[in-house]
Amino acid sequence: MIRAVTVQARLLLPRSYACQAQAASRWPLVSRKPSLLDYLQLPEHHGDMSNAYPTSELAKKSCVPCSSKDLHPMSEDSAKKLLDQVNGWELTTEGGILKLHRAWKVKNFVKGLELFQLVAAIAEEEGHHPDLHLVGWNNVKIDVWTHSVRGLTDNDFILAAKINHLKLEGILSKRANAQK
Ligand SMILES: C[C@H](O)[C@H](O)[C@H]1CNC2=NC(N)=NC(=O)C2=N1
Repeated sequence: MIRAVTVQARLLLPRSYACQAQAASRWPLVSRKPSLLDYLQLPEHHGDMSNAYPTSELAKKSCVPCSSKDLHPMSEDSAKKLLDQVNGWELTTEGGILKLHRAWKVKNFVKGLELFQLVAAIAEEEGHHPDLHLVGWNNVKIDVWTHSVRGLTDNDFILAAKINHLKLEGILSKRANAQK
C-alpha cells in the first residue's frame, strides 16, 4: 500500500529536473509518460555562437523570491540590453507595466495545453509565474513580468530563457513556424 501511495505522490508532486531524471530512470520503460526532461533541449552549438552562449547562461540561473526587498523593476534600457539573450521575446507595456511577451502557433488546442503544462513545471520550480493565454484554439501568448514590483526583473528573463529551452517540435504548428 505504501508503495502505491509513494508512486502516486511521485506522479503528482512537481520535482526538480534532476529528481525527475532519476525517478524516470526507475520507471518501467513500457508505459513511461513523457517527462519534462523529454521536452528540454540544451542549446545546439550553431556556427554563430553570438547569442547561443548567453541564453544558456541565463537559463542556468534560478529566480529569487519575488517577495525579496532587494527586487526592483529594471529600466526599459536595461530590459532592451537583456533582450538579445531571450530569442523571440519582445518588450511590451500594458497599463504602464513593462513586460516580456512571446507568441507561438501550436498544432491544436490540446497541444496548447501541453505547452502550458511544460511552462507550469518551470514556473513552479522557480516560484515565478507567467501569464498564459490560449486564444483562437491554437495561438499561445505568454507574458512575463514581476507582479510584486509591477515591472521587469532578472527573474523574468531567467523564466523566458528557460521557456526558450523547451523542445517544442511535437507541439508547434510546422506550417506557421516554417514561414518564420
Ligand atoms: C509568495 C510568492 O513568492 C509570490 O506570490 C510569487 C509567486 N509568483 C510570482 N510570479 C510573478 N511573475 N511575479 C510575482 O510577483 C510572483 N510572486
